[in-house]
Amino acid sequence: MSPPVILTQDELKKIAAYKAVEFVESGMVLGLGTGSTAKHAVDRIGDLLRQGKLTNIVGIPTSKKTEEQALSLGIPLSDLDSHPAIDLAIDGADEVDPHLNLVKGRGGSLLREKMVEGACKKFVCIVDESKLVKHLGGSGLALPVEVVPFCWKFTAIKLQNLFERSGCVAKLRNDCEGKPFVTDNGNYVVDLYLKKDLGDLQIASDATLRIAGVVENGMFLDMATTVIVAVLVLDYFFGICRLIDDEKRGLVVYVSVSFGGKL
Ligand SMILES: O=C(CO)[C@H](O)[C@H](O)COP(=O)(O)O
Repeated sequence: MSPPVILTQDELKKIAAYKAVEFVESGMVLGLGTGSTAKHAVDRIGDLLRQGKLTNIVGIPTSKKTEEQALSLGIPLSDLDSHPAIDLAIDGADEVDPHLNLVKGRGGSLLREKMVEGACKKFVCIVDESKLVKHLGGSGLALPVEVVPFCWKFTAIKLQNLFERSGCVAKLRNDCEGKPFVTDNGNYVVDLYLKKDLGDLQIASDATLRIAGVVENGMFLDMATTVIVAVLVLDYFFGICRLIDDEKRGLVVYVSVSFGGKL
């Protein structure tokens, strides 16, 4: 038997993405997510369209970047104004808690993602196992909040004070040139770093939205209908991939095992 191949994080993302695209049917209106995991799903949808295995698809992109990718693949696009009801959205996440609540927006597209994914009948979230957390904010990484540029410091301080009991530190996100990161909607992102959990997530989310200057937060509560988690488990006795968890809670754990063959 050849030695097991340890898959990279990107390969795990691709496995989750390809699995999610199995939910896609011809004729669907699809929410197209943003990020390195969602990119694999969009690529796959493009491939299936080119091969004629999917037809009559309309994509609603969640960012300018995804829009460019989808157009380059020949995926017909539209928007929420023309298609207010979306059949299925596929998107990644930064964190997933045990109740399938998500943190999204480390890629900066949280507002459009929340609008599109809030309008869909089914939202399949795709992640590798590194995104699983006990509570949102628990990875020690950012909980993004989109804010208007006007007096952003004022808004950031309000956010930090709001979550003072969770040890919150609010920081303006910068781009790679050290300038404020600007979203597709012309706004800024304030990243919240938390030391303790937020308590009731709905209360926390609602409280951020009551601060004038906040446009949207990256808490996606009770929105994902299915989460596909690609997990690397080396198992000498079973095949390349198998489902190990039930779909009742909407959580699908997708186990990948490779023995040298290409996935
Ligand atoms: O919310 C997002 C973008 O706003 C992404 O879905 C999230 O950041 C996950 O990204 P990746 O798939 O690259 O890990």
